[in-house]
Amino acid sequence: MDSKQLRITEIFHSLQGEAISAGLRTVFVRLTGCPLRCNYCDSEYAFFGGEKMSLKAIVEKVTSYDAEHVCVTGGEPLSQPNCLPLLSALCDEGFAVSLETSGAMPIDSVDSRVSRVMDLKTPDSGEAHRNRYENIELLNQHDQLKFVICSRADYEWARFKLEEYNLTQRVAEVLFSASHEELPHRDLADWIVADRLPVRFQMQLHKILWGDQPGF
Ligand SMILES: C[S@@+](CC[C@H](N)C(=O)[O-])C[C@H]1O[C@@H](n2cnc3c(N)ncnc32)[C@H](O)[C@@H]1O
Ligand SMILES: Nc1nc2[nH]cc(C(=O)O)c2c(=O)[nH]1
Ligand code: SF4
Ligand SMILES: [Mg+2]
Repeated sequence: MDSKQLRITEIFHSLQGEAISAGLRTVFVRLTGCPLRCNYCDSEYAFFGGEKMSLKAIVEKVTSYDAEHVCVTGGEPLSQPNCLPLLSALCDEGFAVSLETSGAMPIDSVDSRVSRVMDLKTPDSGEAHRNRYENIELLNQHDQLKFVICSRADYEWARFKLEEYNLTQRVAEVLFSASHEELPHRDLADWIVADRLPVRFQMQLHKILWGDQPGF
């Protein structure tokens, strides 16, 4: 396992700010590089640079924080082939592992013990043409589907996709998040209530607590 290397932007310990396990102490492994350029991306610092680390060194560093949960994110983690063995190694160590992915790459080889949090890119992200819709059929009750919504038009689009793919039945949770600084959270909350949508509204907890900065 030591010969496998990954390019890593940061490994840090915080509270999970997003998705089902929000609020739980979690170690984050942020892989460097992403083939997408979403208009709203809050992690542009992960596009380039980073440090090469062996799989063994990553697992050791993660273990040192004594947390139950690990979130592998980026950048786009699946753009590095060694992300797959990393996910399996973390599962083997007994961590509850989640993966944040854009859904622009195939997700079929991800270890089935991992909870995949797949972001279906909306029109206003500027990257909706990168969505691999065939990934949706691979998602199951262990996974989550996220929409980051930038406008009313994005909201209408997401609501349509919800029905078109029967998403609420497919995954454990469908998450609707307002794009930070682009859409007032309150607007999204009001729309979900008015339309009685079966989704989980979410706000990025870490940004409320610590602001928009790397390492939190
Ligand atoms: C930084 S991305 C990394 C993983 C992967 N590249 C992806 O897009 O899912 C992690 C999550 O943060 C979300 N995100 C990025 N910028 C955001 C923003 N300004 N407001 C809300 N969510 C944002 C993404 O949409 C994605 O769901
Ligand atoms: N606290 C915290 N929770 C997060 N959940 C997903 C994150 C990400 O950037 O993918 C993230 C992050 O950057 N920080
Ligand atoms: S896919 Fe994720 S990391 Fe890449 S630009 Fe979009 S939000 Fe940022
Ligand atoms: Mg983040």
